[in-house]
Amino acid sequence: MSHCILQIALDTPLDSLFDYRWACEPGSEPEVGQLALVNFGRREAVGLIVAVKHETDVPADKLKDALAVRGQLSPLPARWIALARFAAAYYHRPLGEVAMPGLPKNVRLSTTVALDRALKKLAKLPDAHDPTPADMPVLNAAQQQAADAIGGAQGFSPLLLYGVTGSGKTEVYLQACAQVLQRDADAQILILVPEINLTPQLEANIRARFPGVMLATLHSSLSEGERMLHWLAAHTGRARIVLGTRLAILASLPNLKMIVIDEEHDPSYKQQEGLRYSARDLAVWRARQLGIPIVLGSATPSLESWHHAQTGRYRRLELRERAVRDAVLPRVKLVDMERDKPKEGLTSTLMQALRLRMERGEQSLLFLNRRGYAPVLCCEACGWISNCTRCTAFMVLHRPERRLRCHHCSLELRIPHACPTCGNIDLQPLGRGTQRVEEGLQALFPDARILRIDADSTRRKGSAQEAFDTVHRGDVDILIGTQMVAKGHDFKRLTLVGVLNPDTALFSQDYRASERLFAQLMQVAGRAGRAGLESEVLIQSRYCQHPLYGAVMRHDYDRFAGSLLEERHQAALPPYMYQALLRAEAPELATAIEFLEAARDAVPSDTVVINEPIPMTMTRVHNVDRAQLLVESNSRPALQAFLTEWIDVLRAMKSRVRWSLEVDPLDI
Ligand SMILES: Nc1ncnc2c1ncn2[C@@H]1O[C@H](COP(=O)(O)OP(=O)(O)OP(=O)(O)O)[C@@H](O)[C@H]1O
Ligand SMILES: [Zn+2]
Repeated sequence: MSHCILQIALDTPLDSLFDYRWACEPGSEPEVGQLALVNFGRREAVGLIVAVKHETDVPADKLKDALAVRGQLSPLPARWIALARFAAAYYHRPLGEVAMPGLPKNVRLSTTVALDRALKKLAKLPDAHDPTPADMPVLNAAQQQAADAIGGAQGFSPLLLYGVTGSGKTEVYLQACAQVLQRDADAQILILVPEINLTPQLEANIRARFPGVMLATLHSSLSEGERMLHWLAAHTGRARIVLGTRLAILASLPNLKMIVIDEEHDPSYKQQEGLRYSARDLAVWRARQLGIPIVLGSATPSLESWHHAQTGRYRRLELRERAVRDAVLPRVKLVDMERDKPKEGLTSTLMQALRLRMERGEQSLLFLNRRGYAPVLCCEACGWISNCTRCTAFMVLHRPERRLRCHHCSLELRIPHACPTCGNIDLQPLGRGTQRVEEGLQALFPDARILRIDADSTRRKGSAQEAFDTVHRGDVDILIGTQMVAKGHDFKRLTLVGVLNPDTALFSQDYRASERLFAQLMQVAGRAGRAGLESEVLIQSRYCQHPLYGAVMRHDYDRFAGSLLEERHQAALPPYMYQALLRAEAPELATAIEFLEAARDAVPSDTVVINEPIPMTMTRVHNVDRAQLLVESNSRPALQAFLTEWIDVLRAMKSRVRWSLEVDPLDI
């Protein structure tokens, strides 16, 4: 028996590929893209075969044999490997660290029991063939134009579907999908949504519309068994529509013919740990690689995408009106909290508006992007406040759970009976979170059916879905929630939106804060009046004259985006600048800063600007101090060339500091 050499990418921070020997007859070597089980260090690991060779630099006595090749699984397509290679190069991570976590855990196990079971199950799964699809609503002219432009697009075509909230973007996606699926019997379509909670409604729509088509979903709340099955359905080409959250961008889709990114502006498309990729950006790359259309839909596009549309790189499609007959955008009003002093967080104007909705049997939504009861507990006698002992943050009061919780390191304490420093028993909550608003509402509106939806109320699997179903059924009068309720949902009976405390974001140091706040307000306002009932949005503020609120009142995304872009241009910020952020963590801040200073001086460059290291705004989390160093350039290739050189030097630096590099950071 002769043998060949398999070059394998493994999920490890070591930036190299690994050679293994594999006994086989000539002509029956494994293929690139297959998975292999090998001994790696002291463990067994499954890796991706990226080359099959006959020679290696590894000395014969060091060369190990691969243990098995997963012959039952068809190879990952070359184009999928190219996508992983691109992501690895662009984000400066080892290929294995990008490729392997993109695969379901069950194909990465030492045994093949789970894989074999899933393959069998998939083979038995009948092809869906219900002949009666739900009726397609007749599109309005703007929708029809958009759907035809998308469905008929040839080659790589990035299309920005800019449509006001409730303009029926979903319907446009679905009808464009229908065109693509009909034209090509093998075509696969990938649809991404920013939040898992948005999948059920869309999934139901897709199933009703395409009963003859296999749909696979990919998101983080699937069990490993489900994920394996759905991933295989996509990988084998059987699933023709794949609906998922950001992680689905790395799905293997051999016949991918179109990509849809719904709510493309949403920050959730950015992974915030490990491989910090942007699913939206990777999607655009993938569409270009495959020469297919990609639709980026939003009522409030990201400035990046808007800029591309302005400069002609993306084609803009517009839906200026709401889709449902007689539905118009809600009237937005500001309520001056200096004049109309709030009680339990609610101004009298907002209370009256709530009462009116109750009388009419319509629903109201109160939006407050702060969960818990109160952001801090304090002692008025001595000034003690509930600081987290491990973070530069307050411990948040969670009254129903009787806990103080740090939202950053998850430290939990029982609520102290008395002040830990002076013994005063009269500790006061300061500020207001969703739990406290809920409590206040119950006192003010004892007859109302009130429901709170936030990360705390929806911890149990399935509970978020139950909560949203309750709202859709009409069994809720007042809904209170965080950003979880603000986007995407099509609430039919909702006619009032109250925004409780948006001012803090006006004065944030983060240059993206105003873009985000504007998008958030437009999105949450967009939940009202979707079915044609007259509707209104009340924003409680102390800064009613702020131009951002003016733009929200006029529903004027165009002009606001234009002025933000102008500001960014003046200040040399993205999208006119390309950035990367080096972060360092150490028990002492000085150690982190020292590392970053050494990094700053390591590779001189005249094409990129290397800024000074600074502590992160929230410096300490879970007993480690964090600092960062921003690198920027007005040329993406120049920045990338610098990073390629820099990362090798950083890897070689001897330091106890934990560090990570992020390309195109969202939070600085
Ligand atoms: N052509 C049409 N005729 C009648 N109703 C329509 C039509 N198109 C869409 N709708 C309805 O309009 C409502 C809003 O549509 P959809 O949820 O797709 O809006 P959207 O553009 O995605 O909004 P958002 O940006 O707020 O998520 C839905 O109830 C949908 O069924
Ligand atoms: Zn903490």
